[in-house]
Formats: sequence, C-alpha cells, structure tokens
Amino acid sequence: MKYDVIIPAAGQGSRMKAGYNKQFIKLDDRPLIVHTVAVFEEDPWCERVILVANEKECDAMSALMKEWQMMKVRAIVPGGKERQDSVLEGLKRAEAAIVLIHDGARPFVAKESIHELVRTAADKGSAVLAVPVKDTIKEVNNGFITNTPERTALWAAQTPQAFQKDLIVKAYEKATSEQFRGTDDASLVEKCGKKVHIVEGSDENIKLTTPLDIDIAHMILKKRKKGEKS
Ligand SMILES: Nc1ccn([C@@H]2O[C@H](COP(=O)(O)OP(=O)(O)OP(=O)(O)O)[C@@H](O)[C@H]2O)c(=O)n1
Ligand SMILES: C[C@](O)(CO)[C@H](O)COP(=O)(O)O
Repeated sequence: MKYDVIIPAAGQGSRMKAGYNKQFIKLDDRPLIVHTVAVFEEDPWCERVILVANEKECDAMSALMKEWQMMKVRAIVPGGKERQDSVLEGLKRAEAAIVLIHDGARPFVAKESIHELVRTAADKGSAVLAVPVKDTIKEVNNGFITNTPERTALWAAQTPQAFQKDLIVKAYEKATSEQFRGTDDASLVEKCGKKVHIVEGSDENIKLTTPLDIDIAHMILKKRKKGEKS
C-alpha cells in the first residue's frame, strides 16, 4: 500500500531553546530531521517524502538529505508562519492517493504503527496515531479549574496522521476559506464533519519540544541499540 509523506520541519524550535531550529540538533551521529526522514526512506510503502523547511534553511536541508542519501525526498518546499501554513505548502506537492503528515520533530514512530495507520486511512478515509492520556486533565480559566473532563474519553494526538488525498486537500481548502486554525491536521477534517479514526500509538513516539526531550531521545536510542522493547 503506497503513500506520500509530508514532513513539516519549518518551525523555529523556540521551546527547545537551542538558539537554532531543533531539526538540526544532533542525536548520536545524525541530525534530528535525518532520523525522522530515515524512518520513511526505509519503509517500502513510502513513495515520496515532501520536506517543508524554513525558506532560509532549504539549502541546508537539501545538503543534509544528499549527505545522508535520503533518495525519497522529492521536494524541499519553503514553509509558512505556522505549522498549518507549512503543511498546506507541502500538500501542493503530494501525488499519492494516501497522504501522511508527520512532524519533523518525531523521530521514533514505529513502522508497524505507520502501516496500521495507512491501512485504516485507505479503508476509512482518515486516521491518526494517539495514546490514552495518563494524567488528569483540567480546564482552567483565570487560575481556577472550570471542568475535569472524564479521562477515559481523552487521547493525546500524535503524528503521523493519514488521509485519503482528496479528503485532506478539501479540508485544507475549507480551513483556508473559513480562516480556521487547528493544532493538528485531523481537526481540519473533523471541521468538515468527517469521522477520523484513532490508531493506538506508542509513548515512544515523542515530539521533541523542550530540552528534557533530548535526554529522553538519547535514552530511547540507547534502549533501541540494546534491542530492548518498551
Ligand atoms: N511554521 C511552522 C511551525 C512548525 N512546523 C513544524 O511542525 C512540527 C511540530 O511543531 P513544533 O514541535 O511545535 O515545532 P516548532 O514550531 O519548531 O517549535 P516551537 O513551537 O517550540 O517554536 C515541527 O517539526 C516543526 O518544524 C513547521 O513546519 N512550520
Ligand atoms: C500535530 C501535533 O504533533 C499533534 O500532537 C501537535 O499538535 C503539533 O504541535 P504544535 O506545537 O502545534 O506544532
């Protein structure tokens, strides 16, 4: 089952406080973005990788992809102000009937999860990886708790998020015309009144967001080298 993947990597990485885009942080021998792209380079189901980069970093990304022989990277396109703007630019270059969208900052997604996600999206239209929430979540206003939602109904969305191409293109068109802003891609499809399916992911599929995540990433890499399962 074939798919294209859009990898938005055009953020600033401001919460990482590295002083430069976190995509270039080295984890063992390779920069973060190379770890992420390599997952798809090595997946026979993946046809094309469309990488979205900061305008000023397109050349640097291109040099990295050549250096690490990431042959499936067919386009490196300049991104936009927010993640949603960057994904929209990437979507213009997608060709396959199934399109995945995956954060450049999530290098540890498992191939088995990707395949289950692709199968579900091909069958049902759209699917996202997610994990059940472990903490109790509070809604807060002006420093006071206003609600404690029932935890069994709460899941934390991850990426990849997978869609039939026509569906996600239409969802992005509608969001653009209605100026709707979502923090993930599925929320744009939900806005169209379509059902999005959940595929249970893994706690290892972290998004490297703050400095502590770098330590966690090193721990995951070490564990994987030893061949340990989570
Ligand atoms: N304008 C943007 C903003 C984000 N992203 C990408 O979307 C993914 C998830 O976003 P996040 O982890 O929030 O990254 P940043 O926006 O870089 O981080 P921060 O919010 O801390 O600046 C990242 O791979 C990031 O590069 C993007 O392509 N274009
Ligand atoms: C898409 C996402 O990774 C799902 O968890 C997340 O919402 C992206 O976060 P961002 O801070 O909006 O980039």
